[in-house]
This record gives sequence, structure tokens and C-alpha cells, in this order.
Amino acid sequence: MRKKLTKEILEEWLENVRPFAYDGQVADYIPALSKQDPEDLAVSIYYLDGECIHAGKVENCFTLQSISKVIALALALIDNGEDYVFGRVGMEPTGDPFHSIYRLEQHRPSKPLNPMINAGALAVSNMIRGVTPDEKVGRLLSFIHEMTDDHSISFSREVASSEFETAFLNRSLLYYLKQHKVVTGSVEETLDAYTKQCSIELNVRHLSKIGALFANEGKDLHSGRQIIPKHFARICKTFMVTCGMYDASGAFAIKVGIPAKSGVSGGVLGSVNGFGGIAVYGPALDTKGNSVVGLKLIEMLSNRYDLSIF
Ligand SMILES: NC(=O)CC[C@H](N)C(=O)O
Repeated sequence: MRKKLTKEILEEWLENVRPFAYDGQVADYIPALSKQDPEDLAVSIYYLDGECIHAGKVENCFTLQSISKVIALALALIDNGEDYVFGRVGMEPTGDPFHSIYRLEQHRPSKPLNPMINAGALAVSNMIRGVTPDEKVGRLLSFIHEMTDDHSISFSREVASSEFETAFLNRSLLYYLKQHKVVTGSVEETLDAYTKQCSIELNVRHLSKIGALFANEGKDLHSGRQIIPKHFARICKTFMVTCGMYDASGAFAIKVGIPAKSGVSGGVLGSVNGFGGIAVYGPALDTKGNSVVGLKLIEMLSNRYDLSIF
């Protein structure tokens, strides 16, 4: 096991990166997200031995947004198996923004390129077992309760409806996918489930614990219970490397080298085998939609502790 960081160092680092919060913009295409304060920063590391250190506004909850795509993928794989999931969604990075539509037309039969872009994530969300949107979201929440051991985690109705009312691009993606039979059932219901999934709220401590579970081959750190089959945990971490930071994934792999997934609320989830889980929250985003502070902090951690997997 690598040497551990102290809480004091983590606090110092957080203060060092604080000025970067003003190098980015808080997302506002989902109106409710624009209320986030760029100065609300938090970081947490969950080691594989169960110790957790953190700094900043650790109790502040934020919505998962695209980070939920990794967790939803794990559940869809458990529900349907690999052949079904990857029969409908591909495994290749795009190099395009997360909500891009144009590559959908370039593949025959139509298939979103991967589960980390919106087109692929909408298809994955549609695959989660459950008759109604609430049943699907309920199952995803139970899965997260199991992973975090916190049954109070829920979703923000305000953020979910703010996105639902304005998600014209995601509706377009869904209608296209429905036409090509990649998704089944009602477009509005799938969008309802997806926006609720993206609005699941938790804090950096929860998120770092989820990162540690992925790093621990899908096993709960305390009970040793296999919550995600090892092979599926590995698939999720591989997508985090190749597509987790949208169209900045290549540069991130070179500079940082950690399986990571970001979301437009400003959260970043990292997972390092043999080390543990990392979570950062900083709502100001760069032009690609990644947390400016999150990227800085994870890069510092990776350099200092030689965390790159490459
Ligand atoms: N990149 C993100 O975090 C995007 C998630 C967001 N809910 C969307 O679909 O637009």
C-alpha cells in the first residue's frame, strides 16, 4: 500500500487550487445547476483499508450527472449481461462532446459509440430492469445504497425537473435511438428515468467510497461482499480511462492516468487499483465540461503518489 496522505496536506492542496475555481464556469444549460457556488470545494480519498480522509465542504451534496453513467452501466450489465448491453452500445471513444448527435448516423445498424456519451447512456438507462421510470431509478438508488451503505441517498426533484424541461437535445437523441430500435418503450419515460438518475445527490465521501469499491474489484471494503462482478467493475474502469472525461480523455490519460468520470455538476470520481477511491467536487467547469479544480487536484494527487496506471 502506498503512503497515506494526511488531512492537513489535503486541506492545504485544496486551498492551493481554490483560485482555479474562477478559471471555469458553472453549468447553466440545466438551469438548476447554475445555482451552484464555484467556491464550494471538497475532496475525499477512501483507502482500500476503509480509512477515509477528506477536506472542504464534505457534507455538501451535489448531483451525479454523467458520473451516474458508470454506475448505471454496472447495473445494466448485471441486469442484462455483456452481450445484450454491447449489442446495443459500442466500446469506442468518440473524441466528440458528450451530447454530440452526429456520429449516430455514421454506424449501421445505428449504435451509440460508448456508454459514457449521452446517446449511449440514454440507451443504458433504458436497459435497467423495471417497468416504470421510478422502478428503474429505485433499483439504481438501492444499488447506490448498497455501495455507500447510506440508505438516505435520493435524487433532487428540482434538478431532475429542471433538466427534464430543457433536455431537447437528449430528447432528439432518444427519438433517433427509438427509430433505430436501440431503445424500447416511451421516450418521455426513458428521459424521466435518465434525468432522475443524473440528479442522484451524494457527497464526496460517498463518491470516494464508490471509487474504492470499483478499485476493490467490485467488493464491499468492509464485508467483502461482491456487489459488482469483478469483470463488470473492470469494464466500467476501462470506459473511465477511454471515455470518462469526455473529449479530454486522451490528455487526461497522459497527464493523470487514473480511471475517472466527471459530471457537469463539477464532481469527479476516480478509482485506482491498489490505492482506493478519489472524489472531488468543484462546480466550475472548463470548456469540455470537466471540473477545473477537480482536474487540478487529481493531477496533483497522481503526480505526488505516482498513481498513473500506465
Ligand atoms: N456531462 C454530463 O454530466 C451530462 C449529464 C446531463 N444530465 C446531460 O445529459 O446533459
